[in-house]
Amino acid sequence: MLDHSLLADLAADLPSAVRLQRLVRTLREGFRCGAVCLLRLQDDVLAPVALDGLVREALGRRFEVARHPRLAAILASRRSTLFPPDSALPDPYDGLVEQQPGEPLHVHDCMGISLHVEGETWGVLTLDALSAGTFDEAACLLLERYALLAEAAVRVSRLEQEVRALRMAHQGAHAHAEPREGGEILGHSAVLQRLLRELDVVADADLPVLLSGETGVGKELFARRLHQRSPRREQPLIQVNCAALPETLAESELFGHVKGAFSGATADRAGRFEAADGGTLFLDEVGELPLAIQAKLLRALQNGEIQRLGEDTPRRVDVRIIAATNRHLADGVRDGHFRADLYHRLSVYPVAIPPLRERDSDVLVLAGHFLEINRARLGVRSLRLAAAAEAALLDYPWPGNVRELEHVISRAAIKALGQGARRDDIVTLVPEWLDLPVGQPAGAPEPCVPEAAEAGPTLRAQVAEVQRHAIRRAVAACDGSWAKAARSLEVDPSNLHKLARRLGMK
Ligand SMILES: Nc1ncnc2c1ncn2[C@@H]1O[C@H](COP(=O)(O)OP(=O)(O)OP(=O)(O)O)[C@@H](O)[C@H]1O
Repeated sequence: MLDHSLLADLAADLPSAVRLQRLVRTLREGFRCGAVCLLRLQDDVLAPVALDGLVREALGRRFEVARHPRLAAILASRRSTLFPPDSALPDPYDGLVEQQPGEPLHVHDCMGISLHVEGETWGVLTLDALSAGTFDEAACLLLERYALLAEAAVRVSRLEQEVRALRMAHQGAHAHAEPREGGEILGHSAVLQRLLRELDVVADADLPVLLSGETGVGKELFARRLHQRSPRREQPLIQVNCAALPETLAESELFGHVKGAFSGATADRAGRFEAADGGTLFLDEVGELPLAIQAKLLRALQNGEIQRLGEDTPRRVDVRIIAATNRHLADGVRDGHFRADLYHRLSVYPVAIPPLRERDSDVLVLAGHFLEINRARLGVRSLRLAAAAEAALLDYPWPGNVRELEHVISRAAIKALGQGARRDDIVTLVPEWLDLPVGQPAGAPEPCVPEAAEAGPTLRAQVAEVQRHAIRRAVAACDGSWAKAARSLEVDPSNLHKLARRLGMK
């Protein structure tokens, strides 16, 4: 039965993410176990790419092989490795296996096997069971057999991705490998995935890009990705925080100076433009740039030339500009704080980064990432979210976006330890420790709960907000499946799609 399902999927025409998801689901059903996870190895870190039976936030976890002896043992062998209930090695998924209320939190049996594709170690497949004795020698042998089919599925999915990339290249858009430095942009929501695809195309185009979005949405990460996927990626990426530039020093910082240009200028010094020559200059919080400097920046962009302070001869520079702002720059233009001509130069390709509350269940994936960071930092065996805490995270409108989420998780982990949780326990974070403001938090750009909508201008706007809220929750709770969400909301799927479009959610 298991052979049949795996082989049928192998022959089917499936998108690569669906293929891998079906693989883990089929294996879980076939082995009748609690969880199966497929993890990809990159730079000594294992990242889950598909899972079934683990909490959804586990997709955001990153497991450093050196810190997880079970994963290291699996990787070290080509045969399957079995960890019995009394194994002394800590379990990387402690507390991450989905359980029914009242079930014990401990996983009993685990086994895993390394996967090898095209002569290289690709990653690992892990299986977890909640009852002891689920896996035995026979199961280990069976896993070795199915690992071959898993490797074939991974290879097919990789080939499919390559074909897609070649098709894109053919259409004029090159696809590059994952950036090797800079933070990974985590999230599985359709809106984020669409944005990343758009960024990959614009990365190649060498146009100035203006990234806009609320504070903490990750504009810096997006700017890094643009640079890393552009033809300039071997050249420097220089970042300037315009809000931190005092007016008196801004010109020298950006364009450099010669010795004696002002008191304290004891030697010639190149500015950030020259440092970025051939590469990218990232102007963060560009809306804060003093007006006097805006004029000089405009000249540099128009002529491709800069002048060091105190020097007469201009110097040519070849720099791509990526600017970011969390203000509406067009408003700045309207009220005279930002030059219209500079705004038009910078915003040749504007990219709006959506706030976290519009990214479905990305909040849980990101929470998983921050839980893992805190688990390692605090030396805790396992950090997980209680179901009520997950619901609270999904409910909250996140005015401070990903940065706020990062702080909330760090604070909650420390609180948990402060309240007596032991490092060698599975620490389950409850909503009280998240300490999320109730109702509408100050500064949140849109209301998200019915009470908060009291401030809304019309009944229609309030009803629309309640509908958006209900749909977002249902889709997130159904792992992004609109069909399932429609069923849980007891509406027809096509009506749900229509309503979501009318509410501006699609
Ligand atoms: N999709 C993401 N995946 C992983 N980490 C993220 C993601 N988005 C943001 N972060 C993290 O959230 C934090 C805030 O991101 P960042 O500083 O890029 O925000 P920003 O939009 O530039 O904010 P501001 O406008 O306040 O400068 C960083 O620690 C960043 O690594």
